[in-house]
Amino acid sequence: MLEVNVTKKLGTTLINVSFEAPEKGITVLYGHSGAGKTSVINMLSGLLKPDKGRICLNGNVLFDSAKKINTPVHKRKAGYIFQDKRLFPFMSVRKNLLFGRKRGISPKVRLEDITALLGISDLLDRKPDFLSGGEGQRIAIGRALLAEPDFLLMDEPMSSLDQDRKNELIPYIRKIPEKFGIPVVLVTHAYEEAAALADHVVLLDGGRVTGNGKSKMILPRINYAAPLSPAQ
Ligand SMILES: Nc1ncnc2c1ncn2[C@@H]1O[C@H](COP(=O)(O)OP(=O)(O)OP(=O)(O)O)[C@@H](O)[C@H]1O
Repeated sequence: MLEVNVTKKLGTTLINVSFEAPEKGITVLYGHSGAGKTSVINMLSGLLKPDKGRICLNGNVLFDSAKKINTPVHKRKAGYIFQDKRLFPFMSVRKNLLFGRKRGISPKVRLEDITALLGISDLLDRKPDFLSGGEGQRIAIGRALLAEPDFLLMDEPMSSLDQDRKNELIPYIRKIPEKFGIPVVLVTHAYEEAAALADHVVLLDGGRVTGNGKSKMILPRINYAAPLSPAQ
């Protein structure tokens, strides 16, 4: 179980978010631009410190202002996938993938298993400049998984891809929670992405939670009660 109860003042915006999400499956944080999605995911990773509150993953307290606990970023064991793939251009795909490996610890996740899972076995000797956007994001996901995270955070991972590349990436993201037994928290403002990926949805609006539950309960409400503009 992921338990989040945080407040954070950012300029004139107050983020005041409280929700629980299951430890299994993909939880989508969904909302308009400016709703607070990235701020929340940054508080989960430790990149942004809440003013007050508590964040707990499977009984492991990551942040608790009352108890003065603030687990540093590198100890939270979060895998982070950004909008752009952020690979090292001068390194081969293989070196990029192995970059986050902890030395001296025998790995539980094997490179071959990751490359097979993500369909990137034939790309290992290429440089990132010679990959499609979708391939690049799969490498970024592989790199995060090889670091053996306790949870995976994805901030608009498909926003820079065209529709065909999005459709290509979706099945790979869907496989992650089951294969690795880790929760995935994914930010999007695109309804189709939420519909294709979410097991659980947290609706955000103006820094607050306006809905939280299984995707089949929440997604119909997005369609009718809180549509995003067609341009989004
Ligand atoms: N460092 C900051 N200083 C002041 N205001 C900030 C800061 N960071 C974020 N904000 C404001 O907080 C609000 C939430 O921002 P956030 O980036 O979390 O929203 P979002 O839902 O991820 O939006 P988007 O989909 O556009 O990325 C916005 O109004 C933003 O302008």
